[in-house]
Amino acid sequence: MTTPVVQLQSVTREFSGTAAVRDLDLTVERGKFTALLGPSGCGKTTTLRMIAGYLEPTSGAILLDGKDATRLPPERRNIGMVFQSYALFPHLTVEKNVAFGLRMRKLPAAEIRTRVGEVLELVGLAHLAKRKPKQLSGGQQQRVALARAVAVRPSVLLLDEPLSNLDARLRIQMRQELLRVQRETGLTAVLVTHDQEEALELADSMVILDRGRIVQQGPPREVFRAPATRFVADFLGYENFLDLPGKGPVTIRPEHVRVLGPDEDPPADAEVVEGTVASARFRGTDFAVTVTVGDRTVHAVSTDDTLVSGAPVRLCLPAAQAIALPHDDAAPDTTASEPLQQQELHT
Ligand SMILES: Nc1ncnc2c1ncn2[C@@H]1O[C@H](COP(=O)(O)OP(=O)(O)OP(=O)(O)O)[C@@H](O)[C@H]1O
Repeated sequence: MTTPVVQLQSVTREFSGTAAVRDLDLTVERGKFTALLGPSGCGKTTTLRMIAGYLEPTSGAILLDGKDATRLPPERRNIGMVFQSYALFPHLTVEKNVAFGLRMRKLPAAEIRTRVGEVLELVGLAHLAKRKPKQLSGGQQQRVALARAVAVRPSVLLLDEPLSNLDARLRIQMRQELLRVQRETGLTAVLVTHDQEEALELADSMVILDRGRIVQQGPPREVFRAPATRFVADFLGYENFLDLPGKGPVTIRPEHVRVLGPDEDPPADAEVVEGTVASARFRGTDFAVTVTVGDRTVHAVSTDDTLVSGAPVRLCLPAAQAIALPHDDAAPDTTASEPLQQQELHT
C-alpha cells in the first residue's frame, strides 16, 4: 500500500476552550478526491487550515507523505490552496498570478514559463494570460486560482468551498472542470463543501462531519444509500424518520414514498399508511407532497396533479428502500419518531 498523502491522528483543535475539531482521524489516499462535508460550523475549514499549516492542532498529529508535519509552517508544506474568494493578486496579470508560487520557490525562469503555459492550457485560459483579474469573470478568476495552486505541483490540493461564489449554472460546469483537472494531473485533492451534490459528484471518498467529529465516511454512493445515523440521513435529504412496526426506526427518502392511486394495489413487501394531504408543492416535473398520518407528517413525491390539501391518500413505503437506523439515535424532531400505529397500516 502507498503512504497516504495526509494523515490526521487524534487531532483536536480548540478555540478558547471549545473544541471545533475533536479527536479526528482522517486518511487521504494518493490521487483521490476527498470531500469534507457538513453543516456550517462542523469544523471543515478548521480541519483544512490545519492540513495547510495555518492553524496548529491543540493536540494530535498531522503527517504529510508519512512524515510528521504537525508544527511545520505552511511554506514548508507542499500544498496548493484554492479559496472561495479566489484571493488573486489584483495588480498582477493572470500569468504573473500563476507564476507567483513558482517564483517564491525560486524555480528557473524558463521552467516557470513552461509550467505557467502548461497550467493555463490545462484550465483553458492561455488566451487570457495578459489580463488582470478584474477583467475576468468569476469562473475565469477561479480557474486562475486553480491554475496557480496546481502550478506548484503540490502533494495535496486543498479546496475551500471553491465554487460557492459562482452562480448555479457555472458551479455545475466548474465541478466538471475541477474533476477533469484533478484526473488529468493525478493530484490528491481535499475539498471542503456544505453542498452534498458537489461532494457526491466529485469525491472518491466523502467524510461527513458533525460538531467536529467524523460521523460517516466512504464512497459517496455507499454513504448516500446507507446513511449510518439520523444526522447523516437528515443532512443528505432523507426527510422521513419513522418507527415501523417490526422494523424499528427507519429512514426513507421522499422520492421512494409513493402516493397510491385509488384502485392501485401496493407491492407485497411494502407498508401502506393512510393519511390526508397537507400540501402539494409543484416543482416543475413533480410535486413535493406532505401527508399527515396520525400525528406526524410523511414526505412523498408524486406526479399526480390532482392532489389537493385535505384529500385522503394511501402511501406506499417499500421495505427495500427503508434504511434501518440505530435505536438510540438522537432524534432532531421527536414528534416524527413515535411508532406508526398498527391501525394506521393496511397489509
Ligand atoms: N479563529 C476562531 N476563533 C474562534 N472560534 C473559531 C475560529 N475559527 C473557527 N471557530 C469556531 O469553530 C467551529 C468550526 O468552524 P469552521 O470554520 O471550521 O466550520 P465550517 O464547518 O468550516 O463552517 P462553515 O461552513 O460555516 O465555514 C465554529 O463553531 C466556529 O465558530
